[in-house]
Amino acid sequence: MSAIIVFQDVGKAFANGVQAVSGINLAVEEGDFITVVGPSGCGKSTILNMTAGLFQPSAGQVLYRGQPVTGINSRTGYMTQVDHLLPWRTVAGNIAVPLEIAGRGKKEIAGEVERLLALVGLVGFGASYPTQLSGGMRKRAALARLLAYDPETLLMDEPFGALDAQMRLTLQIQLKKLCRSLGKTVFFVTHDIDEAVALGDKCVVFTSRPGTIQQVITSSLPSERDLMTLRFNPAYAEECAQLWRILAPALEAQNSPQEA
Ligand SMILES: Nc1ncnc2c1ncn2[C@@H]1O[C@H](COP(=O)(O)OP(=O)(O)OP(=O)(O)O)[C@@H](O)[C@H]1O
Repeated sequence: MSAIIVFQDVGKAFANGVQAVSGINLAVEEGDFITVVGPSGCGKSTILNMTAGLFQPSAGQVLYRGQPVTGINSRTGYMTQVDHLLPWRTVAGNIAVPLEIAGRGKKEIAGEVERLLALVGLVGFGASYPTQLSGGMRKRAALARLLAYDPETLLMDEPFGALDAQMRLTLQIQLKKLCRSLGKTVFFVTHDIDEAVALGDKCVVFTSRPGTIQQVITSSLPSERDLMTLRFNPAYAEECAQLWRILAPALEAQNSPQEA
């Protein structure tokens, strides 16, 4: 395996004086599923944004396949809590957007859209409009649209945050399976400790702002794991507890009232 994303002494100070992250050193291997956790405002989204090239670090550099990221990184695809599906387009129409932008022919687009619908379990829903879908189905549609860009790295910022527990589990299972079969590298930000342990090959734990890497936990769970029965696995429970112990002091500090 080789590193696809490398952070070298990366810091980011915004124009308003906020130092979001500092001294970030991290290598993400190709095909890794990396989860990122940390207290609110510690710079988790900031590191995804720098990987996507939405803005540059103010110190150090982010390398993607050995090259500094200096502009929009089109090898990455972004998914956030808000799905940004176009309400006036059908599901098929939404998934087709990246293919249309790429200038593909109508027939090719239709075939590709069908393939993507099948990949995310939405066969038969291509003609539906986003408002006619459940929250989980909207996520699947957004995932299919993301995959239509064929990014090699998925940057996911709390993508399943707003879903109920069962829907979330279903999507986690599907995402993990898809990423394995398609060989995607994933950088996945979450507030949910159970989710971070369930999905990650490695979990990167951030300190409070300015965010630095407190620890990188390599999962002892097999890469191919059954998320459905994970809650009964003692190793999973222990890793959740370990992560909780690391994060608890920062979360407690965040929740305690500020002194005047
Ligand atoms: N474009 C910006 N301009 C100024 N400050 C910003 C900008 N983007 C982020 N920040 C600040 O940088 C800090 C880190 O933000 P970021 O969104 O990366 O944190 P986070 O860990 O993802 O937060 P959360 O868990 O609450 O989503 C915050 O204080 C935020 O207000």
